[in-house]
Amino acid sequence: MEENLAIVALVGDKMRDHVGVSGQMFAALGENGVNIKAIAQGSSERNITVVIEERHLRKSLNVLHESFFLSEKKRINLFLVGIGNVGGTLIQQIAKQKEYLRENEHVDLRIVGLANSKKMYFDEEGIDLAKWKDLLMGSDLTMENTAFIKSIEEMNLRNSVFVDNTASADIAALYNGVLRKNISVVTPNKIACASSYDNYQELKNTAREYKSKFLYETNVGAGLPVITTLNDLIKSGDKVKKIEAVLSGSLNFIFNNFKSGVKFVDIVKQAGEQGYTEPDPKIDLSGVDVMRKILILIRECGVEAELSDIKSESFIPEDCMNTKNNEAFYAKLEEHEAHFQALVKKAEDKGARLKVVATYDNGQASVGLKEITKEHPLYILEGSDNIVLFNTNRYDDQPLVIKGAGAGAAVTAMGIFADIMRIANS
Ligand SMILES: NC(=O)C1=CN([C@@H]2O[C@H](COP(=O)(O)OP(=O)(O)OC[C@H]3O[C@@H](n4cnc5c(N)ncnc54)[C@H](OP(=O)(O)O)[C@@H]3O)[C@@H](O)[C@H]2O)C=CC1
Ligand SMILES: N[C@@H](CC=O)C(=O)O
Ligand code: NA
Repeated sequence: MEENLAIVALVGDKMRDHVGVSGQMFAALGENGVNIKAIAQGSSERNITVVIEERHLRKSLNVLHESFFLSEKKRINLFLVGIGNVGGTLIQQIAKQKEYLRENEHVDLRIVGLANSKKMYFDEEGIDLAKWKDLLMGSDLTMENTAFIKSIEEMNLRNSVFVDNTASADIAALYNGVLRKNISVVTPNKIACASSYDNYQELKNTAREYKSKFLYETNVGAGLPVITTLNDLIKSGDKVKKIEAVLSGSLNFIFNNFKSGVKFVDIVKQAGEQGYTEPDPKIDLSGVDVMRKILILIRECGVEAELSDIKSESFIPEDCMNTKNNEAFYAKLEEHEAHFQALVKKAEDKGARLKVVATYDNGQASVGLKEITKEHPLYILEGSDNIVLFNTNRYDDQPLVIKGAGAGAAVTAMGIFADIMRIANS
């Protein structure tokens, strides 16, 4: 007497996927001499039951594994909000790398939703990346947060990732709802992780509960592997005792290029042209961007801190901060040229370089402009580089050091891309 067994094969989201995939599986079973006794549509749209003889079980599993799971490309559906300096570069990188990923990683990356502050555009089959700008600009759909989220829901695609490339608090406020729909979130926007500790923790908890991912490696050091490294240390039981870091690419660029006789405001504008500053450069110059970054690092270490717990001494005159737009801010910086010249002259007289340094030591985090002399490890830090030194129980005598470009569209987009691929490979 033959004993029959049931194998339940999970296939794609929709019935139209079933036809192709199941046909492929049945053909592969037949070619390998497996006699299919019966086929039944499962209780949900996502499974099909195939009944075979018991003696063919192991062979069938191998055949199914090879014919379907190994050859199947994992489709990742991206919803991108923010297509400026960083978001636009990310689209270019995806367009260039898409074919390589299909061939070598079996990952089919598709951008299925796009938005800036004015318009949004969707294509469930994947937006044609050769003309994404025209498609978005020509779209009839005005960007509206609720409508964007509703479209994601209606498309109901598996393996969806919401990528926030804005610096907007309104977009960051959407993450919790998105994560609850089992959609992962990837972002270089620091606002969520530097908001209240409760919100930061809730986002992490939601991601855990709903089995979505919340990844933000580019919040600190752009594409440099700072947060992943820190997470590796913590998860493996190490304890961070001290952090010393230069965490602003724009400020490092500015103070590397600002010398006596050079106008401070001109260098600040250059940092903007290079794509190093935030959309609002006051966030960089005030030290807030660095405060957010050191806050995120210590939170990742398990410290329940708020932004107000970070000590910070601003080097920017108060009235520069009270300006309403970038032009007015630049005009005020120009008015205070003598103040900036005095700062740099004082450092130059000591043979020192100015650096905005973030530290965490003895439970206290602080940010401030420091005169760094030649013997200090932070002295040789060129261009828009960042450096992070972690002193831990294991890296005790010599710190673990991460160094490299810490701002700029290409390296930031790369870091976002890497987070997306972490999700694709998970
Ligand atoms: N530049 C860098 O080196 C790094 C940047 N980051 C972070 O990356 C993010 C993006 O920076 P960057 O690309 O330089 O900024 P940009 O100003 O160049 O681009 C911002 C984009 O976001 C869009 N946007 C703004 N508000 C909204 C909104 N409410 N809804 C939809 N779209 C919106 C803008 O649209 P529109 O054009 O219509 O205004 C624009 O497309 C920031 O959070 C920044 O902190 C992180 C690490 C490094
Ligand atoms: N404006 C930031 C960009 C990266 O976070 C910086 O200057 O470092
Ligand atoms: Na990083």
